[in-house]
Amino acid sequence: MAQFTRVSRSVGLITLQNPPVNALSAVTRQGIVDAVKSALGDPKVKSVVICGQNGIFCGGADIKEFGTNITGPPLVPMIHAIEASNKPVVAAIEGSAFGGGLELALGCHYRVAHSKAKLGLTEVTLGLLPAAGGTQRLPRLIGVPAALNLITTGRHVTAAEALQLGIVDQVTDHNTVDEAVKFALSVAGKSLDARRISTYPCPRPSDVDALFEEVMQKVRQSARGAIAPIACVQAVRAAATLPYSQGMEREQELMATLFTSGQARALQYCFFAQRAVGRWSMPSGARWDTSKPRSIRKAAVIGLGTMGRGIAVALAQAGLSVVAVETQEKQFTEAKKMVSGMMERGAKRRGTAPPLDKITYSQNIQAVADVDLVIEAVFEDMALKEKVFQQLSTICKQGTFLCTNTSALDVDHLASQTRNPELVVGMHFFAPAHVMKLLEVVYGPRSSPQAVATAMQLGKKMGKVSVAVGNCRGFVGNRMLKPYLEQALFLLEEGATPELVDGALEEFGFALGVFKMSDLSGLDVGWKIRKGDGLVEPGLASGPSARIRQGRRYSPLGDLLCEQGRFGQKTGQGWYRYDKPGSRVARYDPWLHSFLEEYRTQHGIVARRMDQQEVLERCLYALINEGFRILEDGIAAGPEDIDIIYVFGYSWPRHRGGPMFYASMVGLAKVLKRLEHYHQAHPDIPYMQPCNLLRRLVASGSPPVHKWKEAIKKLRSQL
Ligand SMILES: CC(C)(COP(=O)(O)OP(=O)(O)OC[C@H]1O[C@@H](n2cnc3c(N)ncnc32)[C@H](O)[C@@H]1OP(=O)(O)O)[C@@H](O)C(=O)NCCC(=O)NCCSC(=O)/C=C/CCCCCCCCCCCCC(=O)O
Repeated sequence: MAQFTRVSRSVGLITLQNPPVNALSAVTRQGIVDAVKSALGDPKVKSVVICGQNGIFCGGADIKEFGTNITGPPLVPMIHAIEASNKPVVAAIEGSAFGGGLELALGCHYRVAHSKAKLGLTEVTLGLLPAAGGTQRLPRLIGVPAALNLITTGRHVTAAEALQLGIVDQVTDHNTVDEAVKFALSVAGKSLDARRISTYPCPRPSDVDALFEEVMQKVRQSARGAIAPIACVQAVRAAATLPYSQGMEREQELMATLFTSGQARALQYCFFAQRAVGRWSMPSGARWDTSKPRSIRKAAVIGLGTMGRGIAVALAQAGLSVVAVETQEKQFTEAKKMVSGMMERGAKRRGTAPPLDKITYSQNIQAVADVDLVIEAVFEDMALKEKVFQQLSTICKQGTFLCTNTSALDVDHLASQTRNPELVVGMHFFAPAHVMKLLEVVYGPRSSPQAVATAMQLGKKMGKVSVAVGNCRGFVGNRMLKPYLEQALFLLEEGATPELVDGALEEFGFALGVFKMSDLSGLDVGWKIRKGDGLVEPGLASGPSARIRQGRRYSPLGDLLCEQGRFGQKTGQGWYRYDKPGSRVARYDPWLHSFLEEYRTQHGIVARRMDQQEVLERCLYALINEGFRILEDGIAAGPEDIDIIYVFGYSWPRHRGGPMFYASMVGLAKVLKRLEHYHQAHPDIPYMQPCNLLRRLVASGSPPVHKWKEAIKKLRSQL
């Protein structure tokens, strides 16, 4: 709702009251319409201030209303009525003014913002465009190039930038509403002719066609198949080329297409899923709201390789005191320099001082004796990690949480090396750890709820999206990656090329296809793991048994490349060719293609033509099938956890909502049918055998993704 009061005798104060973010729900919109009517009809009111309660102006349209039958007054006429008012209306912006919230403010005649406020037309991040006049008013106010930048990216701007751009008229460090009321008193009675943005001519760039062509190209490239950024450009183009009323019609037309699109549903699902993963639960029944985290002031990082350095930087940037330990002399000296450099670059970008004094370095593990939490980030080797955990268990003060940054190893086994296994959890960071947003917090059967709550809270403090998952080989992300990678190799054996597979995946929306990604991360990483698992047999043996390991189909292609020293970008050769070691541009490699042909001949494989659909179905459905197994095993609490891990950690295109959401969009029955088809065609690939949970969900009528958790619980109780 919205409340109308009169303050300072002649100022009508309209306060949006819809916690937690004053979203513009039907009731709130009705409240604003009524309050504006009261303010305009009250002869004692000479000017009006609109603000939001609890320190936040407005989080925009109520996203929960989308996809429902929307009732109540529409936003566009409501904002027009405010702009058309003959009494000055001032927006008092505290906290956030996002999406429809900023559009409401743009309908006001003046905007006063608190210095800590953030503003943005964020609709594009939800698969929409600013359809409450934002695409037409913002370019008229700040010019086409700046408006395009804000609208196509949805980026948040600070009050200072908003002032510089001309979005707000005044920035204050004091009470925003008091300042806005003073402002409103000062402009009462003044002409509003020059204050109605919709009446401004849109500044017309000299070569409109060339400008929009260039922007459209850039946006298409970075959108990776997302349609909303493109519609945003088209809407702003309408502002630059058409009168306001026609521009508004175009804005509405474009919005109508986006509003019901699968992409908008996917992006809005991601918005809520990102928040839902914070409300974690464990199979034991422990939950986020009943488990109290301990506050961590001082942390240690053991091992200053690539991961350890990133983790140390992220901890220091979050304001913690950090003890960084590296026992090897050469790595120690190099890491100190690198960590300082990383902090200095980060601070420069943020315009702050680098927190260099937050980190103390040591070559002696005894230096961690008094820390509250340790993150072990030594080489991915169980024997080495075991030793570190045994040491930590005797060195650290009572109650210190011991975390391992492993990407696949058994967290419970490491816990068993310590005196207090309940204090041990996994914190699986993604490289570069100070940049990547995802953190898998891995609990073992003995991890205490407090240890999980503490790691989750620490992740949040470090600016991560943290997801609590159970302990199994590869946890959630890497466990699902395995069948995906395997399928890609099998496709190569059967006749595909890296270019075909990567092309299909990139068209789907991945930033990099599986082979380019593997070249980037290094082929030797997986080789080492496969060697450890006893899967690698050197040499190019022939015959069908050469492609069976441990009773199931196996492709030695990756091993064979590694035997040739082709480790990817770092060696200048992998699945592609690079101009020199370390170069990033993947080029077609004739050697690789001859190698594949020779390999097929040697193994008696006749290459067949395959299309992008088969590539997508086999790679993605194998991955999704494993996702269902993860849900079945209780390793992830719900589909949202898996989807957020994939969107934030594995560059799954956000506008496709994550693998489990995507499966629900494709239709579970179809996914099941195609898995059955591929399993029949390839009975030696167990990953293709449809998971029981998938079968049972289909049998129970394929509930929508937000009902899976409930459905899984019900299915479990029936067992
Ligand atoms: C920065 C925030 C605002 C606050 O952040 P923080 O303090 O960290 O808190 P959160 O945890 O994020 O949020 C707290 C809870 O609030 C929920 N929340 C947040 N924002 C909204 C919202 N806008 N609506 C509903 N709920 C919201 C959030 O989910 C949390 O609850 P829970 O934990 O999930 O339970 C931050 O929250 C934030 O960034 N919010 C989003 C801001 C944003 O992007 N806003 C834009 C919204 S879209 C919009 O405004 C669009 C406007 C254009 C006009 C729309 C017109 C609609 C109808 C048109 C129909 C035309 C088509 C016709 C088709 C046809 O013809 O048929």
